Amino acid sequence: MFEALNLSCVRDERTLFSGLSFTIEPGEMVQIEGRNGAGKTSLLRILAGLSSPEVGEVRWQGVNTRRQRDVFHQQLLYLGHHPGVKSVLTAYENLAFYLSISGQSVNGTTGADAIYQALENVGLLGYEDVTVAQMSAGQQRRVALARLWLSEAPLWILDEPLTAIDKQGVATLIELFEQHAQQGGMVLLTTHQDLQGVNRDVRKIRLTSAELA
Ligand SMILES: Nc1ncnc2c1ncn2[C@@H]1O[C@H](COP(=O)(O)OP(=O)(O)OP(=O)(O)O)[C@@H](O)[C@H]1O
Repeated sequence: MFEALNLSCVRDERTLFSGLSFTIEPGEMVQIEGRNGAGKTSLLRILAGLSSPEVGEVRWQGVNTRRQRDVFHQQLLYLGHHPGVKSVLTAYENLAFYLSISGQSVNGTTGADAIYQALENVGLLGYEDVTVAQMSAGQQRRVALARLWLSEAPLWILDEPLTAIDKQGVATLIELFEQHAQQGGMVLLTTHQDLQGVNRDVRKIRLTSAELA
């Protein structure tokens, strides 16, 4: 179980949200909604442990994530606004790097097959030896998203995962999110798009601040 307890976030002396509490259970998909600047990215960064809240705490399996950073980060896949892939590495090398830091086997056919399959899933088969620096913004984003197919982490925190992705790609990703939740995973995401074609409940949490209302 993943819990946000009484979170407050202040940026530039402006309170983006306060007293925010919610729980995510295995099998749930949750969408954070809010206008531009409402604080969605700020919230996701706090939840992923990349920044601190003004007040409140985040718990994984009942324990504050700050007291078990390594354990928590093994359970988490966070994809931020920016692709977060290494531009000097090829698509294949980026995914091999991801497998190795998440403690999975890279060597041998299993690791290689998984990487090729992930690249195929994001429409990048044939680009495995192209460095990320030579790719378009959408392709770079797809390399980052390919990690979702390689992830064994139960908790996915995804900031605008559907941005710069074409219609077919969006449908494929939504199917993957559903499959992850179906298998007992948790998906927490922001998107300004309607999640069309989702066959399960998506719980919505709306961020509204006094200044934006
Ligand atoms: N590190 C920071 N220092 C100061 N202000 C920040 C910082 N990060 C975010 N902000 C401010 O906090 C507010 C919320 O930003 P955030 O990126 O969380 O919003 P968002 O809801 O994700 O917006 P969008 O939908 O446009 O992506 C903005 O006014 C932004 O300028």
